[in-house]
Amino acid sequence: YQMLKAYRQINDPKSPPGPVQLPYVGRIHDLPIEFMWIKLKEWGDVYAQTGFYRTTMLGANFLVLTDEKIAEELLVKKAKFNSDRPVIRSLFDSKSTYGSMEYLPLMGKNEYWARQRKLTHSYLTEASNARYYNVMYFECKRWLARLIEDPDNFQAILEDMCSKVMCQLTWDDPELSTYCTKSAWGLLRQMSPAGPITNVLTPLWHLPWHLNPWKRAERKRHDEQQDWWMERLTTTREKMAKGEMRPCFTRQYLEKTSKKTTLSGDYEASCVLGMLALVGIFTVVGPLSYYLVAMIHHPKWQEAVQREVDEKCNGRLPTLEDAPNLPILRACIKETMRWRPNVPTGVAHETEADDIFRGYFIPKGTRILPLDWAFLRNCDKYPDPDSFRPERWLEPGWPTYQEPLTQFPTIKGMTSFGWGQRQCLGQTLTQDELIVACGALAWAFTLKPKTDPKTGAALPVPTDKSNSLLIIRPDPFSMAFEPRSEKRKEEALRLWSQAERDDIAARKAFLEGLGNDRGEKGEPEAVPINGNGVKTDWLCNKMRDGDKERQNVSLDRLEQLKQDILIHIKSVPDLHAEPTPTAPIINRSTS
Ligand code: HEM
Repeated sequence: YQMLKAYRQINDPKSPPGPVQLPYVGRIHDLPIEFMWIKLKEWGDVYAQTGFYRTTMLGANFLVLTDEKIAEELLVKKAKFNSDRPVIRSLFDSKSTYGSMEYLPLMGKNEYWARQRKLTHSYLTEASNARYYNVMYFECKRWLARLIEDPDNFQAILEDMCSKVMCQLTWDDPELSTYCTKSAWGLLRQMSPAGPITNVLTPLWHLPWHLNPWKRAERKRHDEQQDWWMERLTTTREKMAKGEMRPCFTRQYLEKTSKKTTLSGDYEASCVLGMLALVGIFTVVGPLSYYLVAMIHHPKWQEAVQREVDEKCNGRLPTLEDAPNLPILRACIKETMRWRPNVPTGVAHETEADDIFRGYFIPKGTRILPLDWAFLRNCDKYPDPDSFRPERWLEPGWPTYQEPLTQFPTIKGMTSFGWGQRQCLGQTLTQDELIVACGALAWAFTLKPKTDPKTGAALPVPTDKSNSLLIIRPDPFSMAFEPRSEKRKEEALRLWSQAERDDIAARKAFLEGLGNDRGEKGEPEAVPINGNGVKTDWLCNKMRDGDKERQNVSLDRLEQLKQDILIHIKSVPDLHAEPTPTAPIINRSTS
């Protein structure tokens, strides 16, 4: 009788449609941990005629959305009630309910989330307005040189490039990338359903400490990560005191934001900054790796991108200023993200109140899963959805075509970046980094399969092998990076060695005092560059590269300084003229 009652309760006709649920377990038994998004879409094809269906797992209620219009209604229009996050069992206080304040993307909708989101948004916006202080260009040059020197290690090098960008922006130290990457994957694994078993068989998490290897392992991972984040903050502070710290997000916080922020202090600051560095690694690695796969399998598109880059950039490395003229490159990037989305299940929101939606009862605490894999395989919006077809963004007649092509296609606003109040804060950074990195690849290399040395046959590059973490990336594969010509290869190596020399010189000049007075003299003035309205107070310390564009910026800056000095000299009368009766007489012996 109890079983029957439980069965009736769990299959209540007032609930949305969905697969038949078993008492207590729901449908945990036939939802695979590996490639979960494929099974979730299969259920959607059967049950989600209205664009959503319901399932349960060990008592947790899920509403899976397969139609983006429904996501718009529930997660944007009703964002006020549907923007919380579910608990992740294998993290301590993942939602920061008890004040841990550690992982912004996982936090419940609380005060820590609100203030950390604001700070993260403002730092990322400022960085993107300042073209990331040239960090992306610098790291891309290093990347090309490393790919030339050690092509077989390309996956680690790619990941390290993404990590170095974030470590430079956050702590001005690319040497931190190895640990930061390790720590990023550690957290990603811990928070994914395909990570520790305790994320699925949640009761195991509550075993006593001495019988609980999962909790002990997480304690170690967590404490190491937090210590490292805190060490970064204190090291930055110490270096600032000695005038040895160049600008970065952490210095920006210690110098300016900490005076006006609502953050509670060092611990929270170290977490929000550490999390920012970390989240920009595993997110960008996915689309960049899948871009390699896409280009190998679609050489015609690769040639089209190379032609476009050569023509529109006159033979030099593309920069973000070139982006409006590179629609084919942008289309290939966007189509990669549609074809192989790297957060295929989407990130769950949790409902904050009971609701009736389209006549169905949705209880408080339901996890809403915006299933990106299903959105991006909608045949009406994306005809031939399983194929890589960048033309869907470039040719009139496709449902997704949009003009002007100087602006579209853009990845910003894609369903992959989530919804409403929790929408991703890194969309612009992702778009910019992918344009710079994929543009650099097109300039330098032809991407090819590797050939078997014995048979000469091309080694396969799988399109459907990946891990099953919340944020995915392709499994290891082999490929070749063939420099497009000997001249390009030499030019790529020359650009890197020049950039590296300039960087060493800039760091030395800073330490010798040419730039280290900025912290001590309080807030520096923002400096207009290039006459395009972009402002940064970091730029002059971040001049690394010797290429033409950067030299222009440098000359602009020098011109600006010259004008400032001239104005200053003219405003000090006794430096350039005899004192007049109206000028103040300075008594030098007392002043
Ligand atoms: C391909 C790249 C990326 C994808 C697909 C992606 C996707 C997402 C998704 C799906 C969410 C959750 C949205 C929701 O709950 O509705 C999210 C949140 C977030 N993302 Fe991204 N992301 C990417 C890159 C980045 C980067 C590069 C950064 C920062 C450097 C970043 C920072 C964040 C932050 C801070 C949040 C938390 C927002 C919140 O909870 O309020 N993301 N991202």
